[in-house]
Amino acid sequence: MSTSLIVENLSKRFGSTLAIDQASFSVPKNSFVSIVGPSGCGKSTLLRIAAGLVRASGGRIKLRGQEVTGPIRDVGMVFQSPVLLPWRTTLGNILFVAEMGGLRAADYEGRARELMALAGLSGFEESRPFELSGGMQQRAAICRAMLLKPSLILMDEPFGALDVITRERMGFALQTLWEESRNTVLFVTHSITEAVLLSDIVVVMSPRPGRIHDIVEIDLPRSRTSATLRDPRFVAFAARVREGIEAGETEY
Ligand SMILES: Nc1ncnc2c1ncn2[C@@H]1O[C@H](COP(=O)(O)OP(=O)(O)OP(=O)(O)O)[C@@H](O)[C@H]1O
Repeated sequence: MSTSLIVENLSKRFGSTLAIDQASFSVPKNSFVSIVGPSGCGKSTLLRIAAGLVRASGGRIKLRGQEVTGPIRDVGMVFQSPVLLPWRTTLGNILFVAEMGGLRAADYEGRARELMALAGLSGFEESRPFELSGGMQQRAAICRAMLLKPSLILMDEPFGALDVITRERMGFALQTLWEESRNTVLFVTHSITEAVLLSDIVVVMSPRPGRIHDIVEIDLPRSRTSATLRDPRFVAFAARVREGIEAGETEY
């Protein structure tokens, strides 16, 4: 499998704070990779460096063989807060990325409607964001990030603001969307269950300065369902990720 993104000996210093220390891992093309780790271990900073919004202090991130040195265009981003434009309809928000890219929105309307259907948003095409629940807004933001089939999607704790039950449903909705698009995804989460359920690979980071503590390949068959959560192999993967996080914590 070819590699889409390579993180090579990446370090980031903010003044006297070493946020990331010599992190290395790779993200295979068309795979779903999660980063888990305690608060402050540099997960968001790593995503910002991957998007070209922040410069590394040492090492590098390469996207399709090219070192990222400035903002990259061919990327979809999903943040904790869905940041939809309140005056636009939900469909209009999803199509906005096409317009921003100088493309004809009409050419993407069919795909936008398909993504909305997969995300359980059929019937809400003409609704404004304030008429949607938080989970629905975030599903719309994910559809928007996937619309143009970017070579990389970065997601920073996209379900962090949602309640536990909605969050679990969102995980399955994201899986459905991802299986349709097979975008390369780098996903940051605090949830071990979410990381193991969604990912091909889970990267476990230790507390600040963020170091890679473990890289766990999750070779559970897809599509994963709520039964997967009870599969002993799932439970063993989740335990290994938890051990990685806790082992890192005892170092401090
Ligand atoms: N612009 C900045 N200036 C100074 N320090 C920063 C800046 N951005 C991040 N940091 C510091 O770098 C460290 C890593 O921050 P980052 O937000 O990447 O962590 P995180 O793992 O995403 O945390 P959380 O899980 O709480 O979102 C923190 O100690 C933070 O205070």
